[in-house]
Amino acid sequence: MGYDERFDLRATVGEDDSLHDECGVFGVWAPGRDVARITYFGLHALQHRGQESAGIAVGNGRSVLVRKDRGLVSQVFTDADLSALNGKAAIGHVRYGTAGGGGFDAAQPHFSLIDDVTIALAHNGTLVNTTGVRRELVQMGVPFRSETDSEVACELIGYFTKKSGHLRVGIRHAMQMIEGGYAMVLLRENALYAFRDPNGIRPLVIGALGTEGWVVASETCALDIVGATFVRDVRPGEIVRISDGGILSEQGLEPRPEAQCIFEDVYFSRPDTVIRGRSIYSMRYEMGRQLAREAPVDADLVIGVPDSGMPPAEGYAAQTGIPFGEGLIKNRYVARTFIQPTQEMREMGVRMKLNALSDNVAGRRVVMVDDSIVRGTTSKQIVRMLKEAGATEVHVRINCPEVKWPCFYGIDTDVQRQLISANKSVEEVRDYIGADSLAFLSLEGLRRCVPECGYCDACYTGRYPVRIPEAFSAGKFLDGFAPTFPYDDGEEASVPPVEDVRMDAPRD
Ligand SMILES: O=P(O)(O)OC[C@H]1O[C@H](OP(=O)(O)OP(=O)(O)O)[C@H](O)[C@@H]1O
Ligand SMILES: NC(=O)CC[C@H](N)C(=O)O
Ligand code: SF4
Ligand SMILES: [Mg+2]
Repeated sequence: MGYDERFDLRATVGEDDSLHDECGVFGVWAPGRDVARITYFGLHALQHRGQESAGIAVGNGRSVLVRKDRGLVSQVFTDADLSALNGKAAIGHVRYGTAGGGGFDAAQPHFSLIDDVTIALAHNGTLVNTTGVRRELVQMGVPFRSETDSEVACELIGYFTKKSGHLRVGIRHAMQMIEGGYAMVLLRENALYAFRDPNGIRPLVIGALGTEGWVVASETCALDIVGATFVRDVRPGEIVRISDGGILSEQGLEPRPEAQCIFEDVYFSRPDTVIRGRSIYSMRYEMGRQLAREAPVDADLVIGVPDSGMPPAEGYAAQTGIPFGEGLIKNRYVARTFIQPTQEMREMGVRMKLNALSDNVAGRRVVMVDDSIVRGTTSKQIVRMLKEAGATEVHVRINCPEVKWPCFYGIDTDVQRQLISANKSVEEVRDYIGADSLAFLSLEGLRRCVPECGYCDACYTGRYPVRIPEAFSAGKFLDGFAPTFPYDDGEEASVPPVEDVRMDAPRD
């Protein structure tokens, strides 16, 4: 198998404090097509989900080749790299790390050797119970390159596959052990697999590439860019296998109560992505209208904070009749990875990215709509900029509820003390960001704007669909905040020792 580490800089990644995107995964099965370039385009469409590293693995019938590195998709792959990645199937990944640091070795796809077979795995989400499993695998002599949860899943699948002789059995057994949020694509030399956590927390869709092939991706915007048509979601707990034999589905795990991440609708997904038959754009537009019903204000101009605040700002303006206009100009060449760890540099990062347009805001009472406040850095900076540009009043409207609780399923906001709304009342946050008024959309209002289904809304409510083991959450909740787990019996699930897991009869 091939493995390219020409650009392994191993430098530390700067810590950005805003609400990060999460990873994006992509997979394609299309013999006879340029699968590496298809994946490259797919990853471009998913770039907003992670800017830390990018990687592609191809399967050519004999082996699996992996090329990955730190940086944006356009920085990691040259034309020559793509030309060298020939095969009939490929998977790809863009990463914003939630576990195991940001070095080269944490870049995905991860890979594992099962005798003479290589598998490559790409993961969006976070697993909450991999510490003990990793320790056991290490004791059994399994080598690890990184500290990430995703690599543990990859090696665990490798371990069970070796034991059973069948990859689908390996995946199924790994799924029985791992807990948390995951949408995964996995490649071997002659097959592509896609599978999803049993609550369906992280998104994963299947598309058809004409009559020639299949695509799987985190969002439908990645299907559009490669000319694939949406077929359906990968179902919670389902394992899909695509090979020369066609497309097969099996239920790897019984589905649990549905808990799709509602933050996908609020912030993570691209506006042109469609979830449950509705575009994200239309949902955010509705959130803006609902926000206007719940928190109207007398003003002269409605502006959105680029990017994700734009559709709700349009909705807010349409509902109130206040004119919508551009108030902030975004420098589209600033990637988030350049924002630095100190507060001074963070503030500079916001200024590098956004500037106020005084032509529109000077002398006006402005409503500024954004999707979320996490630490408050963005809002504080922007309110100041707008006032410096001559806005007479700045009323901040946020199209989701207060983010008070940490996320453990794929977003790097797992420490509650960093969340401004966990520490301050709405009035205190208003004072901190220097706004004339501040309002958040209610949870009921938000639910009205999104398709009806089961959602995870733990970052607003503290109701977590998957139990967080105490060892994993230690030190991450503030005193006085007790998370609840509405779907389980109060017992922490015990993970059976890896070696003791019984193998069913092979089903491949
Ligand atoms: O309160 P904070 O900690 O500053 O985080 C909240 C901000 O972070 C996100 O924007 P981001 O800049 O990540 O991306 P965007 O350009 O896609 O909106 C989000 O849209 C808010 O604007
Ligand atoms: N944001 C994500 O989905 C990250 C995936 C995985 N937990 C990693 O850190 O690599
Ligand atoms: S806690 Fe929030 S961000 Fe995390 S999966 Fe649930 S809804 Fe999404
Ligand atoms: Mg933003």
